[in-house]
Amino acid sequence: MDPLYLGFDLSTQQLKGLVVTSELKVVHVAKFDLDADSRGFAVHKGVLTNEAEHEVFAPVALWLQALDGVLASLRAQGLDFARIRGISGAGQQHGSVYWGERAETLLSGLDAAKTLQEQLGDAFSHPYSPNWQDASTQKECDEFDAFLGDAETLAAATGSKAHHRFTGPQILRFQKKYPEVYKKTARISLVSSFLASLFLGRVAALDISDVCGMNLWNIEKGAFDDRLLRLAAGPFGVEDLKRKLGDVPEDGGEHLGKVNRYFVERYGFHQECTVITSTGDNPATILALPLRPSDAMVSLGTSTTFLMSTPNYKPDPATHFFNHPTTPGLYMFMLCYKNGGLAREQVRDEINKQSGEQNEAAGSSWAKFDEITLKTPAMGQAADSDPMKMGLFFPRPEIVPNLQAGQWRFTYNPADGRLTETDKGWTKPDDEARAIVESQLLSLRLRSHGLTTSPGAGIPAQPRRVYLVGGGSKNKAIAKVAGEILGGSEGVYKLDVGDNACALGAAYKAVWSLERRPGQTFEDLIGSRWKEEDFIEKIADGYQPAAFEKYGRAVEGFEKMEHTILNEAKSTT
Ligand SMILES: Nc1ncnc2c1ncn2[C@@H]1O[C@H](COP(=O)(O)OP(=O)(O)O)[C@@H](O)[C@H]1O
Ligand SMILES: O=C(CO)[C@@H](O)[C@H](O)COP(=O)(O)O
Repeated sequence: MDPLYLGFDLSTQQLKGLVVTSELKVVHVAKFDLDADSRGFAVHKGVLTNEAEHEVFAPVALWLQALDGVLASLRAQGLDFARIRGISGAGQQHGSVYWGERAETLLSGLDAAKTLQEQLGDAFSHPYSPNWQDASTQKECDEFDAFLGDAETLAAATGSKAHHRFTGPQILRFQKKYPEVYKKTARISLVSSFLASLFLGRVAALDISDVCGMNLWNIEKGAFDDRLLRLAAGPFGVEDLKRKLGDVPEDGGEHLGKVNRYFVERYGFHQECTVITSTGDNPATILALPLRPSDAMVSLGTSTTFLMSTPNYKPDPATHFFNHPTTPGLYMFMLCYKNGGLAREQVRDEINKQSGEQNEAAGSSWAKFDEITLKTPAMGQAADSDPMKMGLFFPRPEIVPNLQAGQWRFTYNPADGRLTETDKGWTKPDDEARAIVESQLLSLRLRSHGLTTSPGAGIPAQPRRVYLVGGGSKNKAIAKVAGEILGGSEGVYKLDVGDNACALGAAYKAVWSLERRPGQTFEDLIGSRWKEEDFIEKIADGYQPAAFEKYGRAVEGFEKMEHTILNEAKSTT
């Protein structure tokens, strides 16, 4: 029987499982919504918060419940688990899972008659995983940035300056806040390797790309940086932390071992089914297609991320570089915003409230938001002589720029460069629909400019194609504005799998890992099987010279606006 490959995506708000054939055709998808489908957890949008300390975290047991839930749905769909030859996964990045001393015994001795949640309660030294939206580690980030000299030096070594959510600063805070628990922690996983560990029946190795989201991995040396481990480990020491983190295989397609007996007995997996390293959700997303270095992906999930695959390692404190998840010599460039989907939803909710949409289904509809976005002129300018309207809308503290939660509205006159903080002339919430979409995309254009090149004589630097993925990729109004702002000489596309790109990338990684010829790259194998006409759809025009130029002027105002807000924030702290 033809083999199948299973990819998982353990993201902020849901766990998804997706099954593909060797020919990359999707044959099953199952989803467990962490809020709606779980029992016994008071989570909101997949997480819990402790506002007083700016902590955001997720209960690990909830993810155990979700995994049994997704596998049960796949079984109900009629999936023949015995055909699955390989399993890989993707996890929300940076989150850490703290295993206790009994973890390996419990993982390897699971009873197929019981759920994972029933049996693994005691496997963890700490019941929660710090989430990527956490903002509790400013002090630790300052220590990380200063430790090697400055933020530039840390970015050069690890691909990123210190960020609240990065696992190194999180481990440092954890170790100081809970020294006794840290001492009793046998191993630390990332969310990705936690998922692989369940399938493997022992704690799985970290992934070569996801490990770059920790501020602990020295990208050029290809090893943990002992200096940064010393900082994170404090009095507990480097060797102890190295043991907790374990080895990191260089090959993103590493076969970790055969599937845990539990899954063979409970779901009917074949005992020869192979578990492959799981990577981060963003690295997995760039594996959802054979991405060329000139293309860009925008993931419109809970976070907004901008992703490119590139041979150039050009670290900068404002951006992120990771090892490419499959291909040595390539890197993943990333921008990440906390205020993505949830921030857009707030404006959508205001608009729906205003128009009297009270029932829940209508309240979460995007129809009005889209209609208003499309009918509002670019930058809110009814005439070219009008000032541009621009703003920042941050219900949560933001990553780039590093700002507290807040809302700021400005007008900008491109003719004389005058920028004024005012909400005069703004019609709220209507003007905010287009403004929030523009604001997120202007920030992407501003920060990705250095990585794009001109696609042809006389055409300004821009991506060749812009691929939209994630929940928001269904939205054609956003796609239209994305084309106007980011360009894209070949247009704006969406993947046929919609918001399942990252689970798809994980499944493709499993196909590549098990079916590659010696030395065959991911791009070569997936490229040769990928059917563009079946897998992607052009949803909006890309480069439009007049719009691109107008938004070029808006980017200048936008950068000025960010500096003004940052300076104000600095002078009040
Ligand atoms: N039609 C739509 N327009 C804009 N955003 C949407 C639309 N449908 C879903 N979304 C957004 O997608 C987000 C979830 O995206 P998804 O990629 O599934 O999440 P995750 O980040 O958990 O992987 C939600 O925050 C929701 O606001
Ligand atoms: O922190 C980051 C990337 O650095 C986030 O992108 C997380 O990886 C969570 O992603 P989603 O749940 O939004 O997909």
